[in-house]
Amino acid sequence: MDRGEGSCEPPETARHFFGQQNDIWQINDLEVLNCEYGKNSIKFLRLHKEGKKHFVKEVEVCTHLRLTSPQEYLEGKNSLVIPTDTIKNIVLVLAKKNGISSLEQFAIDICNHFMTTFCQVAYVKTYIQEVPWQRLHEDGVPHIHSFICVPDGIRFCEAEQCRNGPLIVFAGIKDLKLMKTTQSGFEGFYKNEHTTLPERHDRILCGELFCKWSYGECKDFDFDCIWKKIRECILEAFAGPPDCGEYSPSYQKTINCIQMLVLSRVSQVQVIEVVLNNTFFNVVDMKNLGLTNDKEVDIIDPLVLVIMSASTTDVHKREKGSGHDFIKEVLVPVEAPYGSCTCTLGRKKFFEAQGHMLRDERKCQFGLAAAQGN
Ligand SMILES: O=c1[nH]c(=O)c2[nH]c(=O)[nH]c2[nH]1
Repeated sequence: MDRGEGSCEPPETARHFFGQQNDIWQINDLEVLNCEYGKNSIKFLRLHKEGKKHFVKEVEVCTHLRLTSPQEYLEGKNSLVIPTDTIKNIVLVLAKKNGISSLEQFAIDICNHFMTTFCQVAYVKTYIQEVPWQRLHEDGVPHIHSFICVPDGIRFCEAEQCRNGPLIVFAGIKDLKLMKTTQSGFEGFYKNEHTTLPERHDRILCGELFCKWSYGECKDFDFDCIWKKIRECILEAFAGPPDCGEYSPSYQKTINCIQMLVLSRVSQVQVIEVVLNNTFFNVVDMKNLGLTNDKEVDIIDPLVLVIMSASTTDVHKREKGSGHDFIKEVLVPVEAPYGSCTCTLGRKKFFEAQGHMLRDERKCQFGLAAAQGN
């Protein structure tokens, strides 16, 4: 075991000033809640060859560590610090030696390496995301060494481990753009004097989906197979049957349908969080153009901010038809606001047994309450 230059015990000076309780370093009325560091955006391509057939995994890895003592942070003593440059080299060496059989397995390998090699590491977390390369097909024949990047959702995973704690694995999909052009509405919502939104029984539902789930404690799962199954569940729950779809009364309910389908079909998933960032399409009113428009032409509201550099007098002059030259109008397009919904749902048993290990318990309790119908 590599003990670094320093010991794994808190340094004398630090112990003099700080008492450690449950991983929290305290000084008078201040405490260090977290002190982690690491290397982000370690980007590389791992090429694997089986005869003439090539396989690629292009990934971006972020690995963070928390040390047993925050002495580098509090006292500027670096003897326990594993340089982020070394972290990067370790990740690359593990990729070369172990290969990347699945993102999750590689994240687990990285966590295991830091935990078993360095006794000064108290916590390790690794995030990996994959560039969506797919094998090229020519007339249905898979190409042996050519690939195409298809941005239909980015696969990612996260593994984390505290010393003496279990290895927890998360996985997910992000930047998954989905749209259904009917079988969606939003009606019966709360109304008051600030409500301008019309009720809609037939609208376009479109958004970018982020979905992250926890496998709980790491087991020997077929991560690739499970990930594909969950992706299929997401698409099926969003779209409904291919010949008729399924009505969505809100994006909140669509998220719940996705989560319920995943939890019912994939027993390995313990908790699932879904975020849907909704893109709102406005039906263009074409009455003045003598045309009816049955949702055939829709735009994402381009909000335009008009900045007038003119003073009130300038505006006044302009209104009177004079001084037009004094007015400068700058049109700045700004991104339209979008609705967003985040919901987390998990298994009761998992919360009871493992709830303390979840990083955002409040979110998870909300998920539990929702599942109970509260
Ligand atoms: O499905 C929806 N849920 C909302 O909460 C909401 N709010 C809104 O303006 N449009 C929608 N649509």
